[in-house]
Parts: sequence; C-alpha cells; structure tokens
Amino acid sequence: MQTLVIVAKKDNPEAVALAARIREHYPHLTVLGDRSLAHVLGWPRVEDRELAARADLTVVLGGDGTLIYAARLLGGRGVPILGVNLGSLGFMTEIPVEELFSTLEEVQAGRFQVDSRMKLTCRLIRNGSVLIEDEILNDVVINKGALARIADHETSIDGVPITTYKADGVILATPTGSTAYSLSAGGPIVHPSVDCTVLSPICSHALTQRSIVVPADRTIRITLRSETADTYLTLDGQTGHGLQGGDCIEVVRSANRVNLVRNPRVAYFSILRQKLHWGER
Ligand SMILES: NC(=O)c1ccc[n+]([C@@H]2O[C@H](COP(=O)([O-])OP(=O)(O)OC[C@H]3O[C@@H](n4cnc5c(N)ncnc54)[C@H](O)[C@@H]3O)[C@@H](O)[C@H]2O)c1
Ligand SMILES: Nc1ncnc2c1ncn2[C@@H]1O[C@H](COP(=O)(O)OP(=O)(O)OP(=O)(O)O)[C@@H](O)[C@H]1O
Repeated sequence: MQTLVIVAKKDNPEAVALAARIREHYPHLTVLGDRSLAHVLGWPRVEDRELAARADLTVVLGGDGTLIYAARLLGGRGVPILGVNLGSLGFMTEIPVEELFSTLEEVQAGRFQVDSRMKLTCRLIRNGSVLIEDEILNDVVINKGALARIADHETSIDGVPITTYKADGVILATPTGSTAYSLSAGGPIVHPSVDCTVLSPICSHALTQRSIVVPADRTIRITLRSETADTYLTLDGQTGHGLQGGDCIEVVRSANRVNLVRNPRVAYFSILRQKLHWGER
C-alpha cells in the first residue's frame, strides 16, 4: 500500500485531528485528504478524480453520509474503504475510533476481509435522452415536495408493467440502503450479501401496494405520469434533480461495487441489534 486517501466529515474537528494523527503515524505513506480536509490542514490540494485514481485504501472518518460521499468520490474504483465511526448512527462505518490504528496495521499486513456491496446505476431519461447517469450505494428516491399533489409512477420490470403507484414517491434501494429510507417506508431489511433491488412506494394510496424485492439483474423503469412542477430525484441523499411529467428513471445493477473493510469483531446482525435497538440477544 502506497497511497492512503482520507475522507473526513466536513467541519468536524475530531475527524480533522484524527486525520492529522494518521499522517504523522505513517510518514512512509503518501497520505492525501479530500478537498475540505486538505484545505483545513494545508495539505496539497488534489482533484477528486486524481484522489480516486491514486487511492490504494480510503479511510472514512465520519458517519454514513461521509462514507456515501467517499464511495461517490471513488466512482467505479473498488478500492477498500475503512469506515471509522464519528457519526450519530454509523451503520456502514464499522470501526470504532479506538480500533483505527490496530485495524490499519492489519490492513497493511493484508490481514483483512471486505464486504462487497452492490451498487445501482441510475439514469434519468427525458425525451429519449439520458440527462443524468450516476452510481448509487444506498438509494434512488423519487419524491414530491411538501405541497405537491400525489403523483402517478408507472412502473415496469424488464418491460413488464407492474403497476402505477399513486404515491408521494418511490424508493429503489440496494441491500445496503435497505436499512436507510427504505426501512422507514416499510421495506424489508436485506442482508448485504444478497444482490437485489427493493422497490417501495412512499405512502401509497392503495394499501396493498407494498415493497417488492426484485432480482438484481432486472431493469426497473419508473415513468412519472403526472405533470407536476414539484417532484425530485434524490440520489443517495446527496444530489437532487427536478423532474417533469414523462421523465423516466431507469435503474440497473452496476458492474462496480463498494468494498467495505470488515470489522472482524462485529457481525452484521450485531450491528442491526445495536443500531436498531433490538435489545440483547
Ligand atoms: N425518512 C428517512 O428515513 C429518510 C429520509 C431522507 C433520507 N434518508 C436517508 O439518508 C440517506 C443519506 O444519508 P446521510 O447520512 O447522507 O443523510 P442524513 O444525515 O440526513 O442521514 C439520514 C440517516 O440515515 C442513516 N443512514 C444513511 N445510510 C444508511 C444505511 N445504509 N443504513 C442505515 N442507516 C443509514 C444515517 O446514519 C442518518 O442517521 C439517504 O440515502 C436516505 O436513505 C432517510
Ligand atoms: N468530506 C466531505 N466533503 C463533503 N461533504 C461531506 C464530507 N463529509 C461528509 N459530508 C456530508 O456531510 C453530511 C453529514 O455527514 P455524516 O452523515 O457522515 O454525519 P452524521 O449525520 O453525523 O452521521 P450519520 O449519517 O451516521 O448520522 C453528509 O450529507 C455528507 O455527505
């Protein structure tokens, strides 16, 4: 390992101090920081594209949002991501701060395993042209603004019509994203080793329209059938785009994956038990 890229939660002094300690601890490595971290610490400023190209390992200091930001920064590269939890929930940032340096030693010695997480490719198609194409770790959300009327979401899987959801919106979640917004919309928890897409209406007007678990190799298309000026596409909770009637959102499994360094002392179900407050076993 030669180059370690640190992505630290923005404006978080604890994350900044920890990043500085990591650089001091490994003088023989090239340690680079994301844009805001490099600015705060006076490190060389390196463009996102170059960070992604050079990283051998990425250390995330923050919460789930910081990890999603790092996964997006790395783009299609499956560089291992070691997530250290400085956030409030930290579902995906499995390593506690106290174990950061011991885990880094293990990783440098090649004694680590990764959890390979499925991603989705999402395309926004308007009048037959692809306006936006992006890769997603958590979810694709089509949602209406607070005062907008309920919208019609015509939904098909591999070209076969499923239904038209009359709902506030629709969520398409990966197994990783199944414990985020999708869970709040009544979707199932999916073990991250299962490849699938969870399709869930948000507050559907028809009570029998529930979440559907779709095999990962299917193409899901949702066409907005109502003319509303106040509907949005949100990708991983990070980027938003206004939608128009007739817009089609197409979702397929991405060829790229996100590789999270596993904490060998923590099992997926113990994370669920702890973070979702299920009590003792
Ligand atoms: N009502 C809701 O539950 C709701 C509403 C909007 C967005 N979200 C989620 O927020 C995500 C973006 O996260 P953020 O941290 O940048 O925004 P944020 O700071 O608004 O966080 C939302 C919460 O979701 C948690 N979270 C994020 N990804 C998760 C995952 N895979 N499993 C379990 N919990 C997870 C975060 O830890 C945080 O507590 C979106 O992808 C979306 O799923 C949830
Ligand atoms: N280095 C960064 N550059 C730009 N944006 C960032 C960076 N780190 C975090 N963010 C953004 O800041 C927001 C808050 O980060 P994060 O979610 O990690 O904190 P949190 O809310 O305390 O943790 P959790 O999500 O676990 O509750 C996220 O939306 C994330 O995308």
